[in-house]
Amino acid sequence: MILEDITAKVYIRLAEDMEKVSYEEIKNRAVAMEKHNKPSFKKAIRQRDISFICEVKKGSPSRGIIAEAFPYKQIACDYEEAGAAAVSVLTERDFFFGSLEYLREIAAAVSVPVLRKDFIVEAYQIYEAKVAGAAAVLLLCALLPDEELKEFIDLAKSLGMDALVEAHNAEEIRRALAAGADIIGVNNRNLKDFSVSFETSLNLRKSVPFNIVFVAESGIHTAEEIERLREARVDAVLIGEKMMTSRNKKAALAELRGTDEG
Ligand SMILES: O=P(O)(O)OC[C@@H](O)[C@@H](O)c1c[nH]c2ccccc12
Repeated sequence: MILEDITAKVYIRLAEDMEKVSYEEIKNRAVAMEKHNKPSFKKAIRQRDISFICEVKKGSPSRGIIAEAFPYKQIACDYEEAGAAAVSVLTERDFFFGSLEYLREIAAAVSVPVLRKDFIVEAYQIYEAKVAGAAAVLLLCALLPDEELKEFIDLAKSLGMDALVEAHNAEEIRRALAAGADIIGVNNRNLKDFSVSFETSLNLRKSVPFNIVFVAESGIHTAEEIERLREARVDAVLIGEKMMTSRNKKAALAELRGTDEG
């Protein structure tokens, strides 16, 4: 239900944006850009040890405002300094209190690749992400029919970006693989009712071949959880709330990683 509410609003915003910058214009701008303006997202999150994608997230529909004070650029720089392999920026405005402007500024400020986290339903948003400096976009299986999923993965790649394709069950993983996804994120949060189960990503790890990059997303808070994911050969984790509510990002990441020297 909530997913439909979000996308309804996304379409309204999209129409507003397209009034200001036309489809042709955003496309031309994106295509004119250098293809690889950042280190590759995929490469960055596939290191020897488990990688951390830390999310800049002011709030969410399930949690409300997570961070009252929101110095987003500083937060992203702190993530980078703490050793995050990549930064995820929520750009959805109405339910997650995000903005593409945050991404633009963050991408200019950090040297790690930046992921656009939004509800992408149109190619327009992929061009926008490129123009704003994103190295990757999130695509949701729950939102996109097979053909579009494939089309959007290919479009992102043609622009020199990666696509993190999000799935929540075995059927969505099958669809992601069939569409050509090479990075699959399993969301522990069910976007239909917002329930979170850490086991979801662990249980679905075996449904994704090891040549595909596997990301565990949402509801990850402890070093023990990271250790279990590491043992299951999860390549990367996507962490929002835990990092946003930790004052000392360096210490928080060190603790999660299990090196605890921060
Ligand atoms: O704050 P958390 O529980 O650590 O979750 C982060 C991230 O996984 C979550 O923000 C997310 C994952 N997939 C999404 C899709 C849309 C919006 C948000 C998300």
